[in-house]
Amino acid sequence: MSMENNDLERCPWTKALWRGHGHRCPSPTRRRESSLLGTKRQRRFWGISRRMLWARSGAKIRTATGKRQQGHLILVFLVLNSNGLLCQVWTDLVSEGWAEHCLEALEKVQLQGEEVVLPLVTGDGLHSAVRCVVRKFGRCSCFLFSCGHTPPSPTVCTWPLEIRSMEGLGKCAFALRDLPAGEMILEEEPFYTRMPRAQLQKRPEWDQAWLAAFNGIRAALKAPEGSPFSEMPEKPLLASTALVLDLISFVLLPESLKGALYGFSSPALDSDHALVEVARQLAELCKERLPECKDADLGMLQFAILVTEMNIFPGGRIFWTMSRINHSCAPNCVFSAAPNRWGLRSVRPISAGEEITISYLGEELLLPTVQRQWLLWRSKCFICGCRRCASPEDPLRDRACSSCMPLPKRWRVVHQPAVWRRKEPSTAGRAVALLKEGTEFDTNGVSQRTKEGLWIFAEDSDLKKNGWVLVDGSTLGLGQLIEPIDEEFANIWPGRLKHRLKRTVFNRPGDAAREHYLNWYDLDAQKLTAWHWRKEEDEFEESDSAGSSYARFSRERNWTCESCGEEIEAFVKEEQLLGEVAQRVFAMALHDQRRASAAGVKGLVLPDENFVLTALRLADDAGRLFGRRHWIWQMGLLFAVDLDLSLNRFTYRKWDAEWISGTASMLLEVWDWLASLELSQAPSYFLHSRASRLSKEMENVVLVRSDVEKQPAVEERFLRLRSKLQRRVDGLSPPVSILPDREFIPETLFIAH
Ligand SMILES: C[S@@+](CC[C@H](N)C(=O)[O-])C[C@H]1O[C@@H](n2cnc3c(N)ncnc32)[C@H](O)[C@@H]1O
Repeated sequence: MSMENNDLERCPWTKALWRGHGHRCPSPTRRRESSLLGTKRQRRFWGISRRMLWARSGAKIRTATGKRQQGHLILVFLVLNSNGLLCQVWTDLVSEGWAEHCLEALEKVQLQGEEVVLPLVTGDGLHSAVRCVVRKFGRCSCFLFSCGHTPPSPTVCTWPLEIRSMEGLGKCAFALRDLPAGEMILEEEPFYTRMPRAQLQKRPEWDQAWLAAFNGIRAALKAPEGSPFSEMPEKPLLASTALVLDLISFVLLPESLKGALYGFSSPALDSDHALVEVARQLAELCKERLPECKDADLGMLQFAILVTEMNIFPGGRIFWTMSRINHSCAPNCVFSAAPNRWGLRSVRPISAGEEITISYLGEELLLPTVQRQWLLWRSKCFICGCRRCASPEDPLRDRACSSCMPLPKRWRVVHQPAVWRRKEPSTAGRAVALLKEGTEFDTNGVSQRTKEGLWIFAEDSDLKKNGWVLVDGSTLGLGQLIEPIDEEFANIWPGRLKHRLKRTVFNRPGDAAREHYLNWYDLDAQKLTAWHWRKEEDEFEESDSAGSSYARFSRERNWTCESCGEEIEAFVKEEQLLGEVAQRVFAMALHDQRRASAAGVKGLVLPDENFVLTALRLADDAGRLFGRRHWIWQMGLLFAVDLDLSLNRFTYRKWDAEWISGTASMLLEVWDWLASLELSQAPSYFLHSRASRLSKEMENVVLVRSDVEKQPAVEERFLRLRSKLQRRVDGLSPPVSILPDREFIPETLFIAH
């Protein structure tokens, strides 16, 4: 039975410990061994003597510290042996009946190398519990760690998960009972925090020679043979500052923590993965140049980089339990982080025995399978075989059916010498006009597909000459007969895309007139672009998206339209090309945007002031070509949401109801579509953090009476979207905020203005 919180407040142990140690465990890199063993007073209080816990062979001991959270004090014993972590034992000092539970639980720990999480319930004083653990495992292997875990509620002191090893996957976490969606299933504090980047600044070793050597570190990243992405081109992997931080942080760790890290997942040092080679080269450089690394073993330095990279969480933290959670591209949990509170939350119901997974990717989860697998191979050295990667279907590649979707309006004859316009959509139909090569004409958007191919209805000022024109004459032994030249579509027609992107950037009408170097956020121009989007947004809200014509993607059957049943094979190249550009453009950090502008990214020249507009057009084009379910459009929406948020933060632009409603509906569109695929990961950091920021902005929007009277629908829509967004944000607690906001306008520019 647990004590009530009030009792806890009065508990002298709690008070003493709490006062002595504060709320948070200090960063391990900054701890000294003595402080790790606690103050003398604390040790006396706990009944711990240095001799009692001091390791006879290698220091594997850490002292007790306390933590008070949700009314509990928690201590964690990590029992280590030469193979690594043997088990974790938690204590809950405010519960009663420790002895029986303790002995029973400890009896279960039999397997060497097996990690078992045991609740150790005690109310009679820590030394009894310590004695119990030490008796079972021996002093030299018992490592008493602190403040790592807090049970989810005062009455439950064990997490509903266990860690087991699985063939090919290493350690995995499994649910011990059925878990509902939205449950906080674990909260813990990191035992390792990567040193802050600022500590690398102004070091004497960081001279030109270091930079030259550092920049020279690289290794070619090859796809393993037979992997799904073996066709992908080799790409170099470079050293980064984060890897140096990993290495120095590890070297400065106390031996006991280093020992614990040896039990975590890491690729073999002789593996031919590029990261292993980069780590080796970097370890050599650091051993040669950095005083901290001079006496360290080269293999250990290489391992330090790899083990940290494999297990680190956003913010540079490693956790005892959470770092054991495997990845899935359709995860059932999400890593959630409020200030100083890190945990796992289920995002859908999980059955007992099911593996608990999170996503190591952020919004890259939207990418198609091969790209996701490639990213995971690059950063975490494994080929993901989760259920989403294994599925032949990929709904985020579904696309609007080119037969059923609206047609471009204006067309040009490209067949020599001419084509016929006919009364009926058939080559047997009566000819009403001969259209010479180069003739341009409009359609009324009506089309019909026959055995001969797609026919469109062409209009003429002479109504008698209205009639049907065949688009592609392949079935008749001819080639393409007519091509769209509609302004909106010319860009995305096969073969024109790259050309168009360059042309748009350099020859956009009105560019010369707008010479200001920040002109890409020219508000009027932005507004036009946004209007364009918002208009579609309205249509989307009104129409039933499920009923529109979409071709489902399947690796085995390519795309098959749900509505007309047609298999679509065209546009594969265009999807690939647009996809490659989109991946680079939408993920590009601000400083890279500038570099890309100056140097061009693989043939794509994106001058600074045009970068954002170009990115928006890319999304727009992809949306028109592939439809709203496609990942490029969806990434474009996120990009546009970030842009809107930045505009408001860094310019004098103020939100109005109409504008912000558009932003909200873009975000909700992504959220809804992903939720329908069970991929929303609510509260995922890439949706939730944007939603909470936008929701705050919406609270501050003042509805101007005169506008509202003119357009009551605007107010109605604004209020509806505001409460929808608010409900989603409020439904998730604690808040999740991991990734920094993506700003399109750096703060320095704002200040300069
Ligand atoms: C943070 S650790 C996860 C725990 C790890 N399984 C262990 O044994 O400690 C990350 C490593 O786990 C493995 N891993 C995680 N998710 C995986 C997956 N979906 N498929 C294969 N291996 C995976 C990879 O080796 C990856 O580098």
